[in-house]
Amino acid sequence: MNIPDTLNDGQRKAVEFDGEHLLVLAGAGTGKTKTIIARAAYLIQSGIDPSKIQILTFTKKAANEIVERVKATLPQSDGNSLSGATFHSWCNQLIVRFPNLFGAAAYTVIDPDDQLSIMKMVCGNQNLDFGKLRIKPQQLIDIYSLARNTKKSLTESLRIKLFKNKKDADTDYEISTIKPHVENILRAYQLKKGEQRYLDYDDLLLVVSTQLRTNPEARNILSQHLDYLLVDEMQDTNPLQWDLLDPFVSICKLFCVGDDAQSIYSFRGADFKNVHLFKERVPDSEVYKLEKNYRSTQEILDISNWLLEKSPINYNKKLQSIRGSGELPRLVNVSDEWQEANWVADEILNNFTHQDRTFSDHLVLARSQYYSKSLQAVFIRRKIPYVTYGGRKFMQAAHIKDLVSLLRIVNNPYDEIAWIRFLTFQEGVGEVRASRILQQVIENVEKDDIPNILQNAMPGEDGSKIAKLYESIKSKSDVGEMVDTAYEAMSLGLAFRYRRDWNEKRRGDFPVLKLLAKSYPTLGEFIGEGLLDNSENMNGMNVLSESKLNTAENKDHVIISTIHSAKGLEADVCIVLNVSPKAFPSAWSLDNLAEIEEDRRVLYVAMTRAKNRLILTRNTSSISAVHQRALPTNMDSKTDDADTYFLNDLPDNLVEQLIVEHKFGKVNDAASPNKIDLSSGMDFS
Ligand SMILES: Nc1ncnc2c1ncn2[C@@H]1O[C@H](COP(=O)(O)OP(=O)(O)OP(=O)(O)O)[C@@H](O)[C@H]1O
Repeated sequence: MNIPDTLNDGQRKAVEFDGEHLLVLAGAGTGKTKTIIARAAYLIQSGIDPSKIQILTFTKKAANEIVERVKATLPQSDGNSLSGATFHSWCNQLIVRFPNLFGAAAYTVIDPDDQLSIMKMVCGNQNLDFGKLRIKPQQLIDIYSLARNTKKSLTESLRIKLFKNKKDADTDYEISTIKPHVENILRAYQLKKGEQRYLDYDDLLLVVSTQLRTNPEARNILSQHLDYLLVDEMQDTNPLQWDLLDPFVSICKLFCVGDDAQSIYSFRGADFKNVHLFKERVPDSEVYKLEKNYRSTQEILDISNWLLEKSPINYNKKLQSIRGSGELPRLVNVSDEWQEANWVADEILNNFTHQDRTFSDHLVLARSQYYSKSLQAVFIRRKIPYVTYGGRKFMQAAHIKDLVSLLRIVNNPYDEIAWIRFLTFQEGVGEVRASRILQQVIENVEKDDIPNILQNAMPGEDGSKIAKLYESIKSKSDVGEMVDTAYEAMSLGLAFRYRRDWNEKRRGDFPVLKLLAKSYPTLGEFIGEGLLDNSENMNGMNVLSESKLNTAENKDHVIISTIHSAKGLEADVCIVLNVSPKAFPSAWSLDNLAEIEEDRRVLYVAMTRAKNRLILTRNTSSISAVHQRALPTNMDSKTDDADTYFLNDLPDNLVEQLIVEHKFGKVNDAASPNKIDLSSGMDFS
């Protein structure tokens, strides 16, 4: 058997594990991803049918990468049927593949934007209840989702989301007053989803896990199709995901990897104690540890270890580098984000020109994609190619949603959100008229076919044009052709609606959409999966990169990523932006210890991405804003005494500090001021 000889003993032992269920609990850069890849390859080489191995990860990007790397280690085509997916997209696939078993085949998957639209509709209909609350529709969705993901009661979810988890008599009273109204709205929301055959993301997991827990036939059927479940980033599973995994303990063998110090999804209900309780929850299971870090030099690990040691949580983790010593991490003090952006651009260009580094040796991390906007502007001006990870995704862009709305009503004629979007896209159809047409559709959909209904609801040429279009798309079997037909009919309207940046930004997305559509066998799968995948990358080409300089020929680019999207990534040079007070921890987290500690782990994930050079930038204006004083020029003294700022007390020997000065170029001005004439330049005749 061809097990890579680059595995160390601990990794090899995990790869060859012969028992029932295993958790590999290990720190950053210790080879968890490498191990999960080697495990999949090992199983396939041992004769396990690849289609009976499912890899589960938190992003589609990670799933693709793992599957590709497994295939690369196997002889040609051996791993072709190996599948990797996110929890959501896997459940969606199961629902589509076993339509009777899960009973949700005719449903449409809705994304968070759609969820919000429905909630707004419901709040409008439940005016009495909604009027009694001072809660926004988005907050109602967050409460609903928290309750389902964490399996907490509505009372507890309200307490967490609206009252900062306060447990006193006043809060109890307030919760008891609003709860009945929230309950009414949430029940109405559930009803609406059912009527219009919508599944939100959480429903996908719930539909599958409920069947598996309650129906022995479901367990029996799935056990015929699955032997091994390989789960990445186990520390980020929440109670709902655990509910999904739990029945598989009796169906197949679990192989999970995770790191409690990298748990950064508690806002989605993740509970990193899940990994701590693995042995108790899973019978016949074992937990292995990996100790050595292969990614980073020791100085990078020293500052990461220091950060973790400052936590009140005991992670019992001290990363030790196999690679030995290297550069000291740098802490770069800047006075605003433009200066920061220019400094980063200088650093990257210098590395590129003088240090034989490529652009893709650089990973720039920020808490939010929004924060990196100035950096992106500077990169464009200074011709540094880049791609962005995280942030708004392809299928959520407005022009794509417009076109997909037509495909959605063909797929599910009960889909009110798509109807309204598509109808209001038509010239001369406003929301009121669209609602009227929709009303007729809903009333007649059971007894008549859609083209007829449309012609009755929209007499004249418009109605028959849309009816024909509907029919024409429905008659196609190839999903790519459906996109083509929809685009042909809608391109003029789209070009007009988005005329400001149609040619530069949007038009080029439609061939990509077609390509994406072609890879799905049915329209339903395209809509469901496409929405979930939010394809960021296709054929190695970044779909919605904001950089014009990232052409197909130019594969060398800096990656700008949110920290959350950077899990599992690594780079020679890693630059973490804005490690400033109020940002680490975030000003929003200050009165909640759990959130502060989550922010600490976010920074830990960011730091441990670096292989050779770690650079943290810090905005000194926020330091003076916190303390009403300037940054001391003497770097030996403490730069900040706010209690919570993570870099408080950072020992001098762990970083090299730099202060970036404002650069004012030297000019030769006149020796003395001339007179100015403000009356010049105006002709009053
Ligand atoms: N036994 C090994 N020999 C050589 N290199 C290794 C070994 N194990 C891991 N590495 C290298 O170390 C780096 C980190 O490995 P990997 O990404 O698998 O770690 P990880 O535990 O998944 O990290 P993280 O949780 O921080 O994302 C990779 O570049 C990988 O190739």
